[in-house]
Amino acid sequence: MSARAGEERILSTQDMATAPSTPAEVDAFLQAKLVDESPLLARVRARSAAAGLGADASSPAEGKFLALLTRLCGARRVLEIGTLGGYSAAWILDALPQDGHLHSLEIDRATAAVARENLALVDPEGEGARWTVETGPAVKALHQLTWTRQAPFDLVFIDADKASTRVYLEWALRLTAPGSVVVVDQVIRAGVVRGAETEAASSGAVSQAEARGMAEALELLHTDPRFDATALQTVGGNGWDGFAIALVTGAAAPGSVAQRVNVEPMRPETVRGALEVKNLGWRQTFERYIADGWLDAMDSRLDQDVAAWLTALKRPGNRTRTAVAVTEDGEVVGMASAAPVLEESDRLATGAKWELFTMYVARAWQGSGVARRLADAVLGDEPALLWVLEENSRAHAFFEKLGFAPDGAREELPEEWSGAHDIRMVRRA
Ligand SMILES: C[S@@+](CC[C@H](N)C(=O)[O-])C[C@H]1O[C@@H](n2cnc3c(N)ncnc32)[C@H](O)[C@@H]1O
Repeated sequence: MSARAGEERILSTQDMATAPSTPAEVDAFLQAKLVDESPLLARVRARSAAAGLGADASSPAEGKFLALLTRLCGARRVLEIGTLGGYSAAWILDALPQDGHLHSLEIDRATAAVARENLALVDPEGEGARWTVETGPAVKALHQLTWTRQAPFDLVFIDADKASTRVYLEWALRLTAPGSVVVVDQVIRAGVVRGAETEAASSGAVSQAEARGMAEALELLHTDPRFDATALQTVGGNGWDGFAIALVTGAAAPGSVAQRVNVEPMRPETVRGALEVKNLGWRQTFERYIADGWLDAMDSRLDQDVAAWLTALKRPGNRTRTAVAVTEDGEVVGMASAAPVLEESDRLATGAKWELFTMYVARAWQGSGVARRLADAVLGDEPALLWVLEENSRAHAFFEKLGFAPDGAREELPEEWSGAHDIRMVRRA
């Protein structure tokens, strides 16, 4: 036997002698070997536990998983539902880029105060800029988030009252975009998710409402084509549980809102609504790129813009094609316009006849199929081109699905865009 082989045998004997034997011990072992919980994160965990907020918190291995996921998704905007003492939030915050933001929702005021103190340890200057803990019932906050400029979130972590998980998943769909990732914690709950006959449910360890909430959540993840999901079981310091992870696909919902939205040419009565959707779309998409004040100036000229569009629509020989998406209630939720290619050089280089000039869909209808219907209404399947912000990868992915591809042309935008570029995308015959 070689000395090396002997060494290996001795090592494996030692390992076996100290082999961890329970899931909790393996968790501790993995934490020591792999997780690299920083002293700061360990402090957050200890402070949460000291405040009586340790029991329901993520484990260090779960925290590290969330941090890795944040980085794997390249997430900049993260939404957490259920903050507790801020331990999972601290891991996510630690993994976010400098210009990222974590918005975490917590119903309990005293708990949220502990979380704020803890997150201030991780990022002392970041409250409001890189992190926010909002106090109140999550559903109320989620509703308000649809009207702010924070969505779409790249990553959503659902970890609050388990009975409402299905509801939170529905909100996650409204507040994300295709490509976003949604994680739901504690979906297994010692197996109750399979049905009420299991031991944990009959022992009362998990309430019927929680068990039902998780079963409904998994059902939604399975049946709604806007999610593509799986779930993994975990054992460890926090017992037998697991999490579900889902990709937001961009498919239309069953019985979709898109089907209840009428797509029609713009009429005088829908011009204002269309321009409001456009202006909000500009804000949500371009705020980071365009000079301060520019978007405010655009909003303050809304009346003039409405008048100009009304005049243009009536002009004889006007070849602009317009489309608006209007709900049953008459609310405009999307708009698009296309016209014959403006620049001769674009037409010669691409052979396209039509150029897509505007295309905006209100956030709640993004991913519902409305955008595709608008594009079809103004372009059909004709060869076309469009110019789109180089950094707007979501828009690139959407137009690629419609058959457009970048053709290599790139142009610097006017000076108020501080050096940003547009690229040209073309759909050929
Ligand atoms: C499982 S703990 C969160 C653990 C935390 N994410 C972590 O991993 O460290 C669930 C939290 O959700 C909060 N919560 C429960 N119902 C809520 C609601 N309706 N709205 C917002 N937060 C809620 C609870 O107060 C509790 O702090």
